[in-house]
Amino acid sequence: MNAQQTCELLSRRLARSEAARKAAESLLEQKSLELYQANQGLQTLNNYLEDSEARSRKVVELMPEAILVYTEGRIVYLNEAALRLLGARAEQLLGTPVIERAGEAYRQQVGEQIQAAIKHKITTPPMDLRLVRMDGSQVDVEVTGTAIQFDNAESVLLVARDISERRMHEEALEYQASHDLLTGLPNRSLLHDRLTQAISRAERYEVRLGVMFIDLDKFKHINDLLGHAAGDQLLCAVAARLQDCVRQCDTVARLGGDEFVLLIDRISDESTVSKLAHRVVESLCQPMQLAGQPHNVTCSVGISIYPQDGQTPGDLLKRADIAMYRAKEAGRNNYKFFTAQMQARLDESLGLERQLKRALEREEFVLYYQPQVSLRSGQIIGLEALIRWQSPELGLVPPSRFIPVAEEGQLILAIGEWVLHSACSQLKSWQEQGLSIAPVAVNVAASQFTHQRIDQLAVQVLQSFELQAKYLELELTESLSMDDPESSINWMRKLKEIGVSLAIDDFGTGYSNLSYLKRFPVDKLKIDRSFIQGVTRDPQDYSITTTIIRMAHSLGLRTIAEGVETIGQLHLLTAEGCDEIQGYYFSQPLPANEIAEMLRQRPQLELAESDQAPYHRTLLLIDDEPQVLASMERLLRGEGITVLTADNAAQAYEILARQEVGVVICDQHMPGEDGISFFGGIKHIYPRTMRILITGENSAPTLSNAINRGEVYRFIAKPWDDLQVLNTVREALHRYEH
Ligand SMILES: Nc1nc2c(ncn2[C@@H]2O[C@H](COP(=O)(O)O[C@H]3[C@@H](O)[C@H](n4cnc5c(=O)[nH]c(N)nc54)O[C@@H]3COP(=O)(O)O)[C@@H](O)[C@H]2O)c(=O)[nH]1
Repeated sequence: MNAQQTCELLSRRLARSEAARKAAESLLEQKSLELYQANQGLQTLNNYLEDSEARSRKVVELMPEAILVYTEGRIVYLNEAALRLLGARAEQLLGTPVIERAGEAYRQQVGEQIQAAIKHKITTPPMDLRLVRMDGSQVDVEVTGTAIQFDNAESVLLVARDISERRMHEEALEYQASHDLLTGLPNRSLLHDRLTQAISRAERYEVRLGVMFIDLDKFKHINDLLGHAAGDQLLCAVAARLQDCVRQCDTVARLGGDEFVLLIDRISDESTVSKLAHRVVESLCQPMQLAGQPHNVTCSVGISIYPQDGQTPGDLLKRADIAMYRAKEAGRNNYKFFTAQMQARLDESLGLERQLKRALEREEFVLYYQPQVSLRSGQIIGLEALIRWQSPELGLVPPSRFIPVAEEGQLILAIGEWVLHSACSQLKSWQEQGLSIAPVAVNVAASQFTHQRIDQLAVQVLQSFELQAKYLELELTESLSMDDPESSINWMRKLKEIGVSLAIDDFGTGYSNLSYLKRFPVDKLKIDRSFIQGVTRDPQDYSITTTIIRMAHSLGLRTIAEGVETIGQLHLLTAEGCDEIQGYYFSQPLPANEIAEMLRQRPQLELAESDQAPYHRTLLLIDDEPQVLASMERLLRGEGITVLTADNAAQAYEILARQEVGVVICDQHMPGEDGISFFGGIKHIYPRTMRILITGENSAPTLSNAINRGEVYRFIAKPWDDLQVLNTVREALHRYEH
């Protein structure tokens, strides 16, 4: 190859490499541009991503929910809300163990749930727990946990919401549902829970526990007398006193009204409970300041013991309640333990109540009627309707056996209605037979007033038999009238407006308050049989009877003595001005057909005045030895004295009631009642009588005491000196008559 060729070759190569260089340069330029453009894109993307993360962070920062992230158990992130919730700055919490922020009680549960969430890559269901704030206080939150990647690490994101307000409302509701708002004590529902827990503990540890049912006596009186504010004040004071009586571990609950229950946990023996019951009764009966005045309040307490008296809260409460009723029956202001006999009595009552319901359906009740007689005319002026149960199995059952049971349940309402209806129906029938009818008195039970419109019932029954209201008398017991005097007055007025008469039954056995009695629009007081039985011999019965008669008359009311059985009672009651009598002396309660016969016959009571001989130097001799009576009678013959004799005190009482007697000579030794005791009684009933005792023990201190008390005027020592006897009798008669 020549030089030219070489030159051409070189020049072509050069040209080619130039072209290649240019091409390379152009490619480089193009690639640079592309890279630049890609870079620009990346830059934009980067900017965008950075903006997005900042936005996301901003959103997370501003979220109202507290957000907390932890990695390997340590806090790595908290938002503002979390810091506020925990009362901390970020540097105080970052890096610290997250578990320290959960309340002790929740740590295990929270730990387990979050582990499960991480494992299954899920979000936990919301959990309620308490977070511990930086100052140690706790805050109620609802938390969810989610497993996430945070800074390339397996982490957990917690979202917490403050639920303190919701919890406060829940707690308030819970408190209201479980506490008595007046006293702040646990209520029936909480007591039931505590009792259930206490029973299972007692069962596990084989210990006993006691349930004490406390009911205030006559709380209604306080409420009515002093108003509801004072009643509330009393209940709060009782709650405080009860709490003072028990230990911390015991529960004092209020069931409502005036009913409280003590749950006494883990008792060693019954004497512990007795002591506590005693303390409760003592503590409550200390005077309480109510409406600025001291008041005495008492309570009745019934006690049941787990396990012997019941194994469920219901049984223990029921049995303590039964025992409490027995404590009330036993006179209130005391306590009683539940016994099997109480349960038996209750079961019997329930059985009887069922039988009574059947008896009403099968029309097994009948009315008997007992005449009431005027002590002025001796005529029958009324009848009392008295129910009997003609049971095919039990025979004729007296009301005392079933009325209290009927009163305990509400069966008395139906029975009372039946009695009213039957009595009016009977009256109408007698009227239609042309008999001269007398008003019929019907007994009204307490609940007939509280649960029945007795006035409307009376009107309706009278109308249905076209009977005038004057033929109906209603007997209300004294305790019923005094239980709620204001409401009783209301009822009585309504009944009087109808035109029926009203009597207060069993008068003297309740606690009549004279100021109320004056306002009761009643027509008569029925003096209770228990006083009439003792009226001729018991100074107290005599004095109660005569006081009732005088008081009734001063209020313009009539009196009727019930249960008059003897002529002596009749005479004494007549002498004391009683208006009417009712009792076996005149007639037992009789079936309607026998009463109809009586109304036809119109029997007349032989009045006391016709029997009473005028006083004439009368002496009564009492000795159980007929020879003594005979020789004394002989001795007094020729003295112009009427000598009456009796061989025991009971006979002597009858004679004294019927007859005016100036001098009584009585032997100290008599069967039944001795001479000194007999004189002690008649001194109060017949204070003017001259009382001479015949005795063989003239130096006995009982004799000198009786003389000092004025019960014995003189004594005659055995064997007696006739002249001394005559002188003593003459002197005594002289003193009596002048
Ligand atoms: N709510 C209602 N209570 C009623 C009704 N019927 C009766 N009763 C009450 O039951 C109690 C007992 O009554 P009863 O067994 O009928 O006894 C009455 C008389 O038989 C008895 N009595 C009458 N005279 C004498 C007597 O001389 N001696 C004596 N030992 N007992 C006598 O007294 C009872 C009359 O009592 P009272 O009603 O208090 O006047 C009794 O409490 C009845 O009230 C009824 O329908 N409803």
